[in-house]
Amino acid sequence: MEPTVTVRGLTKRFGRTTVLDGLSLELGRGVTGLLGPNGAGKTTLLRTLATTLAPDAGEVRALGLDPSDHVQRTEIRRRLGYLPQNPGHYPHFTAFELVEYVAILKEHADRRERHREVRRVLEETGLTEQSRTRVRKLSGGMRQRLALAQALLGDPGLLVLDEPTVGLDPEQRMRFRALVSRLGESRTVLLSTHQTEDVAALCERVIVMKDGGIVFDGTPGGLAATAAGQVWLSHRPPAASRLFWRAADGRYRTLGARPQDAVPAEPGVEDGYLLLLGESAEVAA
Ligand SMILES: Nc1ncnc2c1ncn2[C@@H]1O[C@H](COP(=O)(O)OP(=O)(O)OP(=O)(O)O)[C@@H](O)[C@H]1O
Repeated sequence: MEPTVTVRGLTKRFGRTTVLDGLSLELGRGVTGLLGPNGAGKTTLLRTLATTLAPDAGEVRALGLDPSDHVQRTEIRRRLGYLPQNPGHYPHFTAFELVEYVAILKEHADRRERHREVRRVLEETGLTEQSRTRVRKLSGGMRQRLALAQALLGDPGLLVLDEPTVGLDPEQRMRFRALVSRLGESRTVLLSTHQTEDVAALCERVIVMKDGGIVFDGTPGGLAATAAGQVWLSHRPPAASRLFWRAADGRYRTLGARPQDAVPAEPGVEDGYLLLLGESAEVAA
């Protein structure tokens, strides 16, 4: 099957800074998670796919269309669902009005069809009861679901979601994951996140970006496995390591060389990610 997205040698610069550095990837059906530290270039990649930024070099094809051609670019915008990092919320609109506004921009011209479609996406995101509620009165979780609702207009085959779980409480995050996971069964979903738990819970593929390039591309299990033999648990904090934190059971989880009196632990996605980036994580839980 044709990939939904193909990117070859994608380069984007802001001034003298190269933010995407000749990046290549293909995306097919299912949920792919995009991890990476602040400034890695995740949002820039997603904005390029959503056609709100034009690349300086390289080739992009989304849904079989070329965004450098203005007619095809318009078609991509109609057919793709995009949840930006800071969605505008228009506090005085009701939930229904906000989604309808986006539907009008996406050229759902027939009023009855448009209203049916708005009701459908509100239902799909569990917001039917909030249809007439003003956006400013919605909780953060509901606003995030509303941002997803507008992205689902027209039942897009490609969904680009920029940190969709940010600011959600654990229960909302779980509900959101279940929803995205269901959406990924029949669509291509690319989702950027700082939550390694999101990746473990709902992505079949994970891409890690650093300095504008891809440093890992595989399964969450594969990312966890890169930390095999380098994850340890001990009752006392390690003397030599800076890469450790307190686990829920009160023991210290150390990445890297084995501390004294430590026992080996099963590696997780977060362990693989932190070791890959070589960042220090002195986090007291
Ligand atoms: N419009 C812009 N003008 C100038 N620099 C920009 C612009 N957009 C992004 N950058 C720079 O590009 C780099 C990558 O930014 P980007 O937002 O893509 O990273 P990110 O991986 O999404 O980070 P975060 O996790 O913080 O959202 C950063 O150094 C940022 O300052």
